[in-house]
Amino acid sequence: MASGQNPKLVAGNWKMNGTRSFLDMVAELRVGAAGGIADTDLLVCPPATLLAAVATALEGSSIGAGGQDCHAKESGAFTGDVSAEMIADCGATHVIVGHSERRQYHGEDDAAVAAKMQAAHRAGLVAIACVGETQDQREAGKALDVVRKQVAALLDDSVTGANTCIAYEPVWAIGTGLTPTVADVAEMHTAIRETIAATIGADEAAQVRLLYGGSVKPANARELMAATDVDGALVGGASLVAADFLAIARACRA
Ligand SMILES: O=C(CO)COP(=O)(O)O
Repeated sequence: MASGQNPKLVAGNWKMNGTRSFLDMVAELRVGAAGGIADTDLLVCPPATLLAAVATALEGSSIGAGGQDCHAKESGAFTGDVSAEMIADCGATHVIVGHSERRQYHGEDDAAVAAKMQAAHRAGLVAIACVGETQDQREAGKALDVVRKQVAALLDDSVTGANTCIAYEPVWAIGTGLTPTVADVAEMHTAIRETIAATIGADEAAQVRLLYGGSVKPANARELMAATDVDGALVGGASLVAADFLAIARACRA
């Protein structure tokens, strides 16, 4: 379960940002990542409106495309929603589920997130499932318990290292410029891996990539990515600037 055994994944979550003009930035990323960056896998998660265009623009490159959310069902009368199968049909390989902004603004609970994760797997996508404590929960000394419970709620024996990543994103670190200490990140990631191991066994759990997210920037990426049990980053704001996103990927070099 040591850090460093999985290739790193740096995923950019654009959130509700981006119009077609952002395809220029994608072209810049493609050029910047040509030839690969230090064994690091790169993924761009644009809004659903751009997913097909971004996936097409990245075809044949070393960068993948992913969705930001999916509905649990394959199709049906769910106005405004997008299924995991639709995301796969766009040419995407991954989908984020259970981001704290979905939990907060759309009332998604652990059961809803687990259903979305199952949907991602049904569609052949890698689920990037997000967990993380609020500031109040951390201050009350409950961060580890809260996150362990969130992770356990997502797991069943269909979870593998190939079909699932877990992103630890402390809610208080998202978009604030604040980050936990490296020791806190390492402690949490180790606890997450132990929780996964309890369901799917230590060997498989070792291969589940654990991403850290929350105010990852070029300036702090190197030390965060070197922490024990950190297999990559889920990047918000800094993923909107090609040079910053590429700098974060380069910082994964051990
Ligand atoms: O929520 C995040 C990624 O999913 C993190 O966002 P920031 O990198 O902007 O803090």
